[in-house]
Amino acid sequence: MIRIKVPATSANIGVGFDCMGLAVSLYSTITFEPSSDKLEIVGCPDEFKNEDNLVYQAFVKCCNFLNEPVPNVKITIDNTIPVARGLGSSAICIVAGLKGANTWFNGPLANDEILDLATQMEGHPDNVSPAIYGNLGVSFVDEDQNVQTVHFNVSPDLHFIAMIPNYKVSTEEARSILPNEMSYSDAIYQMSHLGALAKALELGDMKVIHSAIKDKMHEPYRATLIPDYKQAKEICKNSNGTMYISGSGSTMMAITADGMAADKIISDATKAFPDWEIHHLSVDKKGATSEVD
Ligand SMILES: Nc1ncnc2c1ncn2[C@@H]1O[C@H](COP(=O)(O)OP(=O)(O)O)[C@@H](O)[C@H]1O
Ligand SMILES: N[C@@H](CCOP(=O)(O)O)C(=O)O
Repeated sequence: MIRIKVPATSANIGVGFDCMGLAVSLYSTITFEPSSDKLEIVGCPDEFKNEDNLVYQAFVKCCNFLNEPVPNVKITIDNTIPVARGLGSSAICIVAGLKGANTWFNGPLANDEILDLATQMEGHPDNVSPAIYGNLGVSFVDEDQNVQTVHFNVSPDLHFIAMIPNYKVSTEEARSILPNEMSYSDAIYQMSHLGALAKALELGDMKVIHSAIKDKMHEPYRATLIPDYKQAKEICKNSNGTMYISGSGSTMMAITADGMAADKIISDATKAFPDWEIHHLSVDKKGATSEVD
């Protein structure tokens, strides 16, 4: 049996729209084993138990890329990450399917080739890069359509608190409400803030993080899709933390370098939003792993 474990990812981190993402300590495990049926899928909602399943689509894509016949397969999904909450559940499916097929055929593809295939499927590299490599990734698609990616170690002093609402935000809708153009001055704003943010996350410099993370490209528009955005932001502000919308939402991620402040954010958010999942997370450093039993 092949077992692929993939971390959840928090994309954008404010100013890094479609290019920056962080692997965090929440995981899904997906197994692949031979089956007498063409396809068996266990462990996910009925709506995904068919050939359109994203894990299977990625598995097939990798088999085709390798010019190998698609084997009969049983896929078992053990998912702890809620769907459509901005924690990269689609990236998990894609990376697991590609890595599952690659491992099935004894691993001919390196991670950079898996990243190219994963980005083609996901449409942007910000989730799939850290899902594959761990840590904080900054990526772009170059003129030859290859993905270039670099990774930063995030300071171990930083605490990440995921506040996961009990409602979804569709990535499609959250992309459709964005404007088509931005001004030169806003582009300069984004570039300068992004460069500084990446280094500040590495250093754990909360003063710079707090101001560099403030986005003009997507977060002001998407905040309107999250009814509790203002209240969650206020909770973080009261503890001197900062907050951004994770991926396309609805999860909001707090960052602080102060352990007591992290505890206070967790207790205040739990009181204010008793039906939400609140997780105190660390950075995943390994990315997707594969084991064969
Ligand atoms: N367990 C699963 N099995 C199959 N597909 C899944 C599963 N979890 C998520 N997906 C796919 O990922 C999509 C959600 O991706 P997306 O809207 O980008 O939200 P997220 O923020 O969770 O990545 C689902 O519509 C589905 O296609
Ligand atoms: N850059 C994308 C990231 C989407 O992440 P997800 O976890 O919500 O799928 C975007 O902001 O649309």
